[in-house]
Amino acid sequence: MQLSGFGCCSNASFQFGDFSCPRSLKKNFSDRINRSSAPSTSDYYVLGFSGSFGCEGLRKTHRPSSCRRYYSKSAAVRCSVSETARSRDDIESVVRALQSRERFPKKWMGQHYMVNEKVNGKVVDAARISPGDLVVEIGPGTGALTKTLVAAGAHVIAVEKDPDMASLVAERFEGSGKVDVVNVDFLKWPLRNEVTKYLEKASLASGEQKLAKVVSNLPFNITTDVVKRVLPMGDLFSTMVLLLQDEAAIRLVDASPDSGEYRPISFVVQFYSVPEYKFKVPRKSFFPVPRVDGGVVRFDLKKESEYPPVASTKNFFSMINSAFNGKRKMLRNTLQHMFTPSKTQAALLSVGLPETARPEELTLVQFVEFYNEVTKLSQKGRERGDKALFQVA
Ligand SMILES: C[S@@+](CC[C@H](N)C(=O)[O-])C[C@H]1O[C@@H](n2cnc3c(N)ncnc32)[C@H](O)[C@@H]1O
Repeated sequence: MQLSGFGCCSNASFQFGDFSCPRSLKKNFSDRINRSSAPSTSDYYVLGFSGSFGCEGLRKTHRPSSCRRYYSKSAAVRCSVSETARSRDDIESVVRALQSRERFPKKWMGQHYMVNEKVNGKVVDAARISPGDLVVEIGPGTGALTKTLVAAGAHVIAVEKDPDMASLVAERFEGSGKVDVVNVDFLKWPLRNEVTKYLEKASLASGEQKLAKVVSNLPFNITTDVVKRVLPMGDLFSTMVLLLQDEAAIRLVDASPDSGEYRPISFVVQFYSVPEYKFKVPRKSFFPVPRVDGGVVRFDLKKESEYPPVASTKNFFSMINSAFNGKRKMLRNTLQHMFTPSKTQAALLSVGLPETARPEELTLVQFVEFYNEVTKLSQKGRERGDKALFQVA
């Protein structure tokens, strides 16, 4: 198919060459798209890509910033139809769904839709969904993963920030009785209260006490916040399966003192869960194509009785955060506002670590031992009236 100077074809090699076409041609193109009531497959591709990458004036909803980004990334623009031809139905349905709302993927909402159904199947398998499971899905988008979750027998609470996508997914599953859509930012949603209500209702109905699960093809920019928010809820959730940026996925699972990617979130993951990297997802499985590949991680959430024993998790994590404010500095210096340098040194020596230890050298177990010891020493100091030496903890 050839449209007004925009080079494109039905399914083989596909490339937008002419971005500098006159506005009148773009307008003509836009009009043709808007008029087309039942476009062919290739029209959908053209519509999708032009919307995502395209020209100002095509849609009033189009944002110049996202336009520029996709526009300038020829690799992304090239997102070849031949690559995605195998999953043509998926990309078609995503584009059709977006078209129904006159919408295009929003960069600032992390909207990279999954267009490979096999990946959704593998994500659901990784979550070991069985009939009757309650699943919180963060960001259902067009509902592609939701559909696979429902097919596996889950009841899905689909939490979507974008009102357009929320209404779209609500319509898609209307009457199924299997999907409840909540149009809210997941990070602001009262997760504990809401999920507790659902679980109570489910256990009344089935007489069975089951925990919920979180499954999501996550907007990459909220990964850390989601991990920090959900993992400490092992009393509500048994499992969380996330499709993340591949690098982030590897970092979260493999964090160790030698990895160079050691940071407070690594401790949150290890403290509250047992993570497992499941598989890589090539970037071409998304629409629009992101700059990086994805990776799927399964987190098995620990129960409180399985957490490493610390007197106060709140204080333990504030100590970790303080320590990593100066990742390469000695703990006796970075923790001065919490413990005196002499107490820090004494505690380090007492648990078999050098008094010059730096945070990037300690494992979670060593941090736990150190924290318990320094807290104990500080407590003793306090009992002796040595208040000046113990400031917080
Ligand atoms: C990567 S897309 C995934 C969409 C869909 N699940 C899929 O696999 O195709 C991320 C989705 O999360 C939504 N989203 C972004 N930020 C969110 C937030 N803070 N809370 C809930 N949903 C959010 C976006 O609107 C988008 O629909």
